[in-house]
Amino acid sequence: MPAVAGSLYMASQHKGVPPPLPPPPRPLPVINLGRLTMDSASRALAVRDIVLACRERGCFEVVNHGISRYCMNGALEAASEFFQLSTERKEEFASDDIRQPIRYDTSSRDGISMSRSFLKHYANPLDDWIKFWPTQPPTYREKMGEYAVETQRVSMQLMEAILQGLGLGPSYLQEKLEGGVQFVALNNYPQSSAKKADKIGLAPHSDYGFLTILLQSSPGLEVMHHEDDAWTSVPAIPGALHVHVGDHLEVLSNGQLKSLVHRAVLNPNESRISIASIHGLSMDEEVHCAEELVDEHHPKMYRGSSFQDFLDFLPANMNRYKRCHHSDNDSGMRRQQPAGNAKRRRRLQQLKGKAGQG
Ligand SMILES: O=C(O)CCC(=O)C(=O)O
Ligand SMILES: [Fe+2]
Repeated sequence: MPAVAGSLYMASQHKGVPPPLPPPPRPLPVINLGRLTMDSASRALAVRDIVLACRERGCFEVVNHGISRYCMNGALEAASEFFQLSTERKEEFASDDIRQPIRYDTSSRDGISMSRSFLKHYANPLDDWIKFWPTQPPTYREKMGEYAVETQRVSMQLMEAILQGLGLGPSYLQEKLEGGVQFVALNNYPQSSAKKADKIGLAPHSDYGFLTILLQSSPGLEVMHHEDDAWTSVPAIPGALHVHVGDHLEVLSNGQLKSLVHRAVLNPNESRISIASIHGLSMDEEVHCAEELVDEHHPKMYRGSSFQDFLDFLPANMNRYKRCHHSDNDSGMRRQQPAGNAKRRRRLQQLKGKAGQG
C-alpha cells in the first residue's frame, strides 16, 4: 500500500481500533487584567500574554477588569428590557440609514442573520451621544451609560498594553483613542427552535475598529482562530468579558495581528443577549500601518481608511451580502498585497463580511 495520508487511519480501521480523535480545542486564554496596574514585572507579563493571545488566537477573555458584576448585569438587564418593549416603542429608533446615531432593526440586510434584532448607538464621549438613547426602560441611560464608560476605560487599558507589546509605546495614539469612536451594538437572539434548521444568529464577519469587547448573557459566540478551519464556541464565563481584534488593529500593526472572524449561533436553551462595544479612532480619522512596523522586510500591506470610509462603503455593498452571503471585503482597508497563508486568504475571502455592524 502506498504511503498516503490517512494510511494510519486505514490501518487502525483494519484492526478494529477506533480512528484517532482530533485534538481537543485549546481553551481560550484568560487574562487577569489586574496585573496591568501592579508592579512593572507583572505588567510586562500581562502585556506579553495579551499580545501573544492577539497574535496567536485573535481573541481572549479578560477577568479582574474592574467592571463590577452589578454594572455588567445592569447593562444586560437594560438591553433585555429594551427588547421587551412594544414593537411600536422600539420602532421609534428604526432606520435604514446607517449614519443615524441610533438604529433599531429586526433583521440584518445580509440575508442571513434574520432572527436577530438589534439596537446600535454611539457612546463615546457619552455626553455627545446619550441624548439619542432610549428613555425607556427608565434606567436604560444610567445602566448602559455606566457600562459604556467602563468598557471605554478597559479598551484604553487594553490598547495601551497592545501598543506597548507591539513596541509602539503605551501612549501611542492615546489622545486619539480617548476621543475615539465607541460603537455599542446590542443583539437580541431568540432561542433556537428544534423545527428550524437555521441556527445562525449572526453571519460570520470581522468587526471594524481596533478592539471589540463583548458581553454575552449565555453562550452563542463562536470564533475561528487564524490557523483553524473550525468554529470554537466562546464560553460565557461569569464576570469575564470577551475581547477580539478588529480590522483596524490588523492595519495599524501592518498584519502582525489579524482581525478575528466570528459569528453567533442561536442558543438551544434560552434567548440570548450580547453587547458588543467596538472601539476605534474618531469617524474621519484614517488608520494607517504604523511606520515603526514597516521596513524593507515588512512592506506596508494596507491602505489607510477611516470609520467613515467603512460607512460609505456599506450601503452600496449591501446587496452583495445578500447575493453572496459573505462579502469579499474590498472596502479599501483590506490588504493591498495578499498576505499570510493561502488557506487563511481563501477563508477570509469566503468569510469576511460586515454583517455585525452598520
Ligand atoms: O452576538 C454575538 O455574540 C456577536 C455579536 C457581534 O459579533 C457583533 O455585534 O458584531
Ligand atoms: Fe462582531
